[in-house]
Amino acid sequence: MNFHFYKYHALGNDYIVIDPHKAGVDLTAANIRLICHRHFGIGSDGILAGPFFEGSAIRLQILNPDGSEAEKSGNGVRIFSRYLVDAGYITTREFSLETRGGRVHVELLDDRGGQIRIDMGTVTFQSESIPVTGPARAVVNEELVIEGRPLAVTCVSIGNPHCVVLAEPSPATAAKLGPLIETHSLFPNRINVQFLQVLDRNNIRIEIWERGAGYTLASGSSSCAAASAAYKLGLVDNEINVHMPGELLKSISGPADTFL
Ligand SMILES: N[C@H](CCC[C@H](N)C(=O)O)C(=O)O
Repeated sequence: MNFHFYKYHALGNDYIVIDPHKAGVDLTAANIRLICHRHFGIGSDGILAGPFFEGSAIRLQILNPDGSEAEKSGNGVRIFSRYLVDAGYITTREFSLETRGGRVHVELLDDRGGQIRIDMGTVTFQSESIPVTGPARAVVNEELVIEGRPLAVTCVSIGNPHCVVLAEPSPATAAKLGPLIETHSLFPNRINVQFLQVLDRNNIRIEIWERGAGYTLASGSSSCAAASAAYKLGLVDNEINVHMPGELLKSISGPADTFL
C-alpha cells in the first residue's frame, strides 16, 4: 500500500490525515483497520479524510480504527485545522468545517495553527438524540448495572454519543468496563465512555474508552461531554479544566512539535 499521509497528535490522541488531493488509497473498512493498526499498519486513533470542498464549505470525514465513521471529533477537528494551515489551504484566522455531526467553527489563535479554539456546539442529554433506548428522557444520573456492578451514568451527545460514568478513573477501569458499556444494548449506535473524578469545582479528571477506537490518551468531545455532565450534576462551576492521561505524556515528551 503506497500513499501519502500526514500524522499528528493532540495530547497523545493521534490521527492520520489522508488528503484525497494527494493520497492514493481506497478507504475501505479493511484498509482503515490496517492503516490504523498499531503493529501491522502506521498506527493511530483514527483517520481524518479530506478536505472535500463543497462550494465554500470544507468537509472532513472522521474514521475510527474499526472502520466506523464518527459524527465529530474535537481533537480531529483541531488536528485537521492545523493540517489545512500546514498544507496552505487556509489563509484566514477563522473558518468552519463540516462534519457528519454538524458545522464546527474554528479560530486560529496564532498564525501557525499551534493554538486552536473550536466551538464544539451544544450538548443534549435527551435520550432520543444520543440515542439511548427506553422512554424519552434526559439521561442524567441513571443506574446502569454492568456485570452486577451498579454505575451512575449521565449520557450526552455533542454530535457523537457519550456515556459519563461517576467512577474512579483508571486505565484498568476503562479497559474492563469501557468495552462492556460501549457495546451495551442501551446504545443502538454504541457510545464513547468516560470515567469521571471531580477534583474540585474547576477541575475534573477522566479516563477514556472511545467508540471504535478503545483506550485513548485524550479526546476533545469526551472532555466536553464529561464537563457537561459534571456541570449538569451540579458538581462543578462553569469554567472547567479537564485532565486526561495525555497530559502526563506531554510533560514527559516535551512540547508537541519536538521529536525525541
Ligand atoms: N471515537 C469517537 C470519535 C473521536 C473522538 C475523539 N478522538 C475526540 O477528540 O473527540 C466516536 O466514535 O464518536
